[in-house]
Amino acid sequence: MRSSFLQQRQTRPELRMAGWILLLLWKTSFILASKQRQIDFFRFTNKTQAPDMEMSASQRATMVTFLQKGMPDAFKEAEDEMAASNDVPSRQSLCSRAGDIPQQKSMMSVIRANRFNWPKEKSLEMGGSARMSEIAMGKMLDKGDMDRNQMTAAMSSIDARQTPIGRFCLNRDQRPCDPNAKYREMDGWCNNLRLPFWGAALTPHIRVTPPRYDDGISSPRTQSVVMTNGGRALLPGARQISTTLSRGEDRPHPTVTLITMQFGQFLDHDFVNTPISLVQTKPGEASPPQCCNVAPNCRDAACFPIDIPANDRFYSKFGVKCMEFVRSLPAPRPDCTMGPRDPMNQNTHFIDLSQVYGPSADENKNLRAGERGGLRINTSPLAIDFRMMLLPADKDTLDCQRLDESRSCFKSGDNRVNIQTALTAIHTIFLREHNRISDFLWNARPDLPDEILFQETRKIMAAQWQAIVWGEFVPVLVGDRIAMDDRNGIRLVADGFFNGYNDNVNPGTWVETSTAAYRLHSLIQDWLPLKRTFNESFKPFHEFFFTPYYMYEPGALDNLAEGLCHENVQSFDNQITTEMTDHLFQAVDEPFGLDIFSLNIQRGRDHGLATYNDVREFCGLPRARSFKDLEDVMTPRAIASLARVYTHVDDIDFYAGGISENPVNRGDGLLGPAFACILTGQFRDWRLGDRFWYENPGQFDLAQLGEIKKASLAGIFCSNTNIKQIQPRVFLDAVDGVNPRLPCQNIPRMDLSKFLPSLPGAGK
Ligand code: HEM
Ligand SMILES: [Ca+2]
Repeated sequence: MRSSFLQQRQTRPELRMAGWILLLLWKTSFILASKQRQIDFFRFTNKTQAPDMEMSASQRATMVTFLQKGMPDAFKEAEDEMAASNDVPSRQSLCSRAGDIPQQKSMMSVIRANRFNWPKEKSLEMGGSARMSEIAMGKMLDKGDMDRNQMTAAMSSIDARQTPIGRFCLNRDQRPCDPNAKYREMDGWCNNLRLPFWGAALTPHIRVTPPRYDDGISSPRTQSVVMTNGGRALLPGARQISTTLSRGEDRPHPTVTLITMQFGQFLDHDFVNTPISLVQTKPGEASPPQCCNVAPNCRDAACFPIDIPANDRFYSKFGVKCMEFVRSLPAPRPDCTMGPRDPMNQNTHFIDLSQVYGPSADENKNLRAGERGGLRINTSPLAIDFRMMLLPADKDTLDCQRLDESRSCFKSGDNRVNIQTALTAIHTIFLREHNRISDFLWNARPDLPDEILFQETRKIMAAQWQAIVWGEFVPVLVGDRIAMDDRNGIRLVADGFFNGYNDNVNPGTWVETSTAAYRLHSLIQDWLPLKRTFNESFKPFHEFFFTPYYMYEPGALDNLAEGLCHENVQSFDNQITTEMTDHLFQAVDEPFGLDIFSLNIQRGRDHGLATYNDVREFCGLPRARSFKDLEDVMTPRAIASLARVYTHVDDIDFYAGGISENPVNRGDGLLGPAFACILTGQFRDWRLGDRFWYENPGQFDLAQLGEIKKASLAGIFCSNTNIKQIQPRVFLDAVDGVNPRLPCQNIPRMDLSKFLPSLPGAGK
């Protein structure tokens, strides 16, 4: 079992010296790779829309008329086809005729992965409608003898309000907006007053690069650009890419702390939750389809299993040849047009702490204490006896069994809260912070109703959250040089208000972000710092999956919080720990789990994600014409890995290319140029397109903004755990003289009394 180099460095002086030498070599490797091209970060800003197919206005009009006329018949056929595919008995009889293939019993890791992105009822209904629209589209394309690509583009001008999908079209009359509302709606609706569904939960991810589907509509990319005698060659499989690129090499980052990984995952659960598809098993009952060990002609349309090569370095030991994979649910287009598939987002796209508060009013209601503006807390005797404020128990989750009567899994605004212990820990700390602030407000104004106290607290919470995300976290990802350049639109205002709100900016989560650039799994260590010393706490990371029970042990959360700020992340590169590539979600009685690297590649193809070269172009880098051209942003070793598995440079999946790049500006940021470019644009648009952005005029007064500037993750840890000392910038190592570990009383905190004058009825 591999132990952490950095952990040993703390105890053995000779290793400490070796550490510094390695650090020096690591830094110089970037200087040596000085051929690296710098992205002109502001250039891509004016290219945020996918280019439409070139055609004249009259050509387009002819196509739209043709399509519009054919639509009723196409939808009728699509409806019949879907009804037939839901007819399970007839499908099963077909399958048994196809040969008796044993049904592999689902493994716990697979069940857990499916639960991870479980669809809500409303999503399923909407997904069904989107699927119907896709089938109808296919029918129309088959009928027309016009250019398929141009027809697909013309679909975006179709008005489908009169078809069966019409009931899911969104418009402003559905739920009128109050332009003077003081608080965000729980589901993000009405943030944009012109297009109130922008950024709301249950709308599609948006795209900044054109989709890539084999059929132009929805079937995943499987074909290479390379032609063979029999047609197009196939792309390499996801697992083949995973094992060719990553061997799980241990390369701890020299200066960035492990809390960066944990904060990062907590943040991703704020802006995205992509549901998978289910199939109807009985009327009123649905479950994910089984995709492995099922004859291809019997597979559900939502199946896209991952082949595992017979000589796989790990799975071959168990004779495993296939990894389960279910496609994401398609989302209907809010504007009632038709076009290529986009995945659904069940979360609010805004950075608004929806992972704490829930992405809908109903879900929020279940999380509230119902008094004093607080959130519900855990009532287990263990939590009460040790005076630990923990998340409320969730006794019903199936993905995570109860350990005993007093130790259950937890509930939060996001259903992924239990997937690993450190995520549960950070959720717990934010719950405490909410209740600390709501208690303060209630003490000052016990006359105010629960709803006002809750919403005022939520507003302060979201403000400090945005301040920490943009002020502390984003600069570590993309580097100070990019983050501090005002032209990139992500630098916080030093004094006064932000005047950049723009209701033409769509604040939606980009597919490029959710499906590749923000999947920062490379940062994960293969252990968690449960105790102060490494030897005491070593446990392989997979033992922490769906096992949040440490929260009930006095002191465990404090140790973990302190350890996360003390230990380092893995470097961001093409190496991902085998805990995540071989053992993902593995249960105690199972010998293997899933592979996150394969899932990420496969999900990219499922979502019609553009290729690495497409994104280079979007970002203002030249398209690479050969593997050698990648030398501008990658080391020869990283390129060699890509060239071993891909036949052509145009085939490279965005995720695989992105993780192979050298960090921007010689290690100023964690990420390479393509990921940094996507995330810079994404964080810019999340800010510019958010009417409730905390620096916008009308949100807070200048005195309050001054307090929010004092907020830091270090301050939140000090206020809500028993940590006594911490470095002010927690994402970076404590270094004397630069970022020294300080007693908590010296860490600045917001003066909450400044928020009292704006409470309703203040000063009366
Ligand atoms: C620490 C343990 C983590 C585990 C066990 C984990 C596991 C997973 C799994 C199973 C998926 C779904 C894969 C698929 O089928 O498409 C996923 C998606 C994702 N992960 Fe992670 N992840 C972890 C950490 C992180 C971190 C540190 C980040 C970023 C900083 C991250 C970002 C994402 C994003 C953006 C998605 C897409 C989510 C969605 O579309 O709903 N994850 N992760
Ligand atoms: Ca959100």
